[in-house]
Amino acid sequence: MEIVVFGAGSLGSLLGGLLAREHEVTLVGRDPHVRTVAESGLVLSNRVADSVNPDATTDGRGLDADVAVVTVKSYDTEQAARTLETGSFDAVLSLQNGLGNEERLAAHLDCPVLAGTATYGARLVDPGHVECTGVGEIVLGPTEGGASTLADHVAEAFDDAGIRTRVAGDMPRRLWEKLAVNAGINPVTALARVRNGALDGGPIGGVARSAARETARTARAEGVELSDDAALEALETVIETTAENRSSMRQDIETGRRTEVDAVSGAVVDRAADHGLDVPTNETLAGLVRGWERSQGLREESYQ
Ligand SMILES: NC(=O)C1=CN([C@@H]2O[C@H](COP(=O)(O)OP(=O)(O)OC[C@H]3O[C@@H](n4cnc5c(N)ncnc54)[C@H](OP(=O)(O)O)[C@@H]3O)[C@@H](O)[C@H]2O)C=CC1
Ligand SMILES: CC(C)(CO)C(=O)C(=O)O
Repeated sequence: MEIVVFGAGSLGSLLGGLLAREHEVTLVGRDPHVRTVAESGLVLSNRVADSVNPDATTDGRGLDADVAVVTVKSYDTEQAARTLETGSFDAVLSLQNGLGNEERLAAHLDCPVLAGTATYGARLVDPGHVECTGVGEIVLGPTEGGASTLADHVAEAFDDAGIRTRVAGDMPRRLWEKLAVNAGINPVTALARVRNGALDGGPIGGVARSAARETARTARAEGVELSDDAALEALETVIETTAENRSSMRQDIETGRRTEVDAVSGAVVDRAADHGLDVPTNETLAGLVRGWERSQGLREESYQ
């Protein structure tokens, strides 16, 4: 299978590297990482160790492949979609966190857009070197839910490359469940500078649970059946299984990078407002993280 991985940073380089073991892969990313991969190959380390030689480019325009896997941060999805629009793909798969990525991709692309969640942990250590910090799984399926032979075909390609992958017919619920987990863990660990496991109790855990419950209620207002109990169970499970993790939002804040707060807490606030729902915990967390981003000059616009 010919696969383009658009956004070869941490997650994209790990999954693209694994896929390169079985398929023709082109990574689309930035120099010096791309230049190093093109010249010397890509090293995978830690929980998965290998050396592979995918193609790599900084120019994602005009590419042609069976599947494009999108792994840019959610705030880059629009520009990624406009670039992918210049190419030709049988399917596009988003493995990003946050809400709205699939809709933004579908607005620009004629091919089917599959939704996916990734619980692998990845960190780009150096140009040409990505480490797998946690072996998880990929769950993918049609964005709107239901069965899909295309999803089966893409999942088979991932599985053939040794990536634990499942097809699901309820991606709308799974995306909201992952959003509840991220809304609970990411901004709280980022602002308190604690590892995910610190949320397993006490007042800080209560903030995370409140954010997750608000997300579940918003999901139901959107017509997605996600109970408070299911959201809280997913939150507790991830807190336990990623206890030693620094969440991606904490890593972004500690490295002075823009976060995905708009696609996480901000998305809950926006969707809740569409239904006249108050989500004070998510609103507060979004305001605090956005305030930090503005203090760092990472947000041009005013409060919003
Ligand atoms: N890392 C992880 O363990 C996990 C990440 N995720 C999710 O996956 C997504 C990606 O996360 P992560 O890999 O950590 O993010 P990274 O920032 O490490 O990777 C994204 C990469 O895409 C690059 N990029 C963006 N636009 C373009 C473009 N037009 N052309 C070429 N390169 C481009 C970025 O470069 P630049 O920054 O210079 O623009 C960056 O190198 C996020 O939604 C995240 O929440 C989900 C589960 C686990
Ligand atoms: C699941 C979790 C919270 C793991 O850290 C994650 O997806 C992230 O950090 O963005």
